[in-house]
Amino acid sequence: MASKTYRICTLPGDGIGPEIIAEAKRLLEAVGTACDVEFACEDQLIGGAAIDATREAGEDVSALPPATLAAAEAADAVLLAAVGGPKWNDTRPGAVRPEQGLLAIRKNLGLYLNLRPVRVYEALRDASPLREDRLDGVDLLIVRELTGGLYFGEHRREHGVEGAGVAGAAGDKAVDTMEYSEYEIERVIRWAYEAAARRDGIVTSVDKANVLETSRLWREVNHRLNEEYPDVEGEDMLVDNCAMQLVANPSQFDVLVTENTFGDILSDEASMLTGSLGMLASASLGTGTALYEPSHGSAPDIAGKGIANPIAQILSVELMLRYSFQMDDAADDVAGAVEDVLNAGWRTADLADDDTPEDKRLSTSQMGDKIIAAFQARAQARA
Ligand SMILES: NC(=O)C1=CN([C@@H]2O[C@H](COP(=O)(O)OP(=O)(O)OC[C@H]3O[C@@H](n4cnc5c(N)ncnc54)[C@H](O)[C@@H]3O)[C@@H](O)[C@H]2O)C=CC1
Ligand SMILES: CC(C)CC(=O)C(=O)O
Ligand SMILES: [Mg+2]
Repeated sequence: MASKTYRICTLPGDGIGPEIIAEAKRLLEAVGTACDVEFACEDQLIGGAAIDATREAGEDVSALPPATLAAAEAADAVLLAAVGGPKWNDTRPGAVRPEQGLLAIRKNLGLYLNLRPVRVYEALRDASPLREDRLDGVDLLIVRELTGGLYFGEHRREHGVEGAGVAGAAGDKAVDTMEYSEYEIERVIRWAYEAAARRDGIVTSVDKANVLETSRLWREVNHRLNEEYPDVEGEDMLVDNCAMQLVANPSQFDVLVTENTFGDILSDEASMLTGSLGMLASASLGTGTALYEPSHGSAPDIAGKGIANPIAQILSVELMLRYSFQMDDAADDVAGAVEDVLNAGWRTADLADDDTPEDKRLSTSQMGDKIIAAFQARAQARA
């Protein structure tokens, strides 16, 4: 009998979701055995899988059924894979989309803060499309606001609007609104300053203050907080420049803080510093149960083939051990295990190139096996 039990609400979702979360669950079992802790995982439905199940059961069609939200609220942590796919790309008015489940769980759990650490692994320097010397000294933390801005504004379509069509005819008009309160901005930027004070002491606040009012408020808050943290160097950067700087000179960044949409886009871009989107984990923190998920989506193009990279999902477990359970040694061993496996030359398809030998190429579950074995070796050496 383990000394402690943690309840994990696991959300496989769609596409490659079930394949990658299976590896994370196996790793959690190994961590539990090594640390005398039980991780009681309970699968729940979200996204397209939830839409299908609720429709088949004749219930209200939902991408986040009430039972899933209740289980997430009651759990000690949530581990999510990804949602979405072409099957549910219904653009008709009122159609339920898988992504609504993701946004709803973030909002309902009060997860306003999304952390996306971007680490460059020595062994993967040649997997990045960037010139290797550009990767020297890269170690950045993207802090993304997660429950405000465009994704949570009003979304509306108007039909038959005078002059909105081609050549002055009547046509459709679409509206998405972006709103931010000072309070929503402050809690995220403050977290960034606190994190920077424990890291290299630089906060880059990314906005579009030359155009957007929400960005001008964002910038004012940044300046105010910068005065509260004299030991942290605070700067502003316009988002278009930042997108360029991330590939031209990525090592200048320490903590990069930005609003929801900019953070979504910049983090996918930054993932290529690591070599693959399949490497980027994330932690979503706030007032309710914390949620951990890869930064990528459900990758429908490779779903069901057993070739997805499970590392972003596995590193999400690392973040869970650190932030939710203060199991820093186990978290270090998970991170170290990933590094050991990459150093030994093992590669999933997204990380491989023409020089990767056939016998070093791994499927999703084989990569899971290697990381679990490396974790067990590290945990044993520590015991
Ligand atoms: N958090 C979530 O659940 C997210 C869901 N989505 C949804 O996912 C669906 C697909 O979106 P896409 O634009 O294709 O983005 P995506 O992130 O799913 O895939 C982009 C590209 O990266 C590759 N990729 C992603 N994860 C990978 C992994 N672990 N291993 C190897 N390759 C990987 C994919 O094969 C694809 O070529 C959409 O329905 C979208 O809305 C997108 C982003 C986040
Ligand atoms: C699917 C979106 C709602 C979310 C997204 O792309 C992300 O969180 O990275
Ligand atoms: Mg995204």
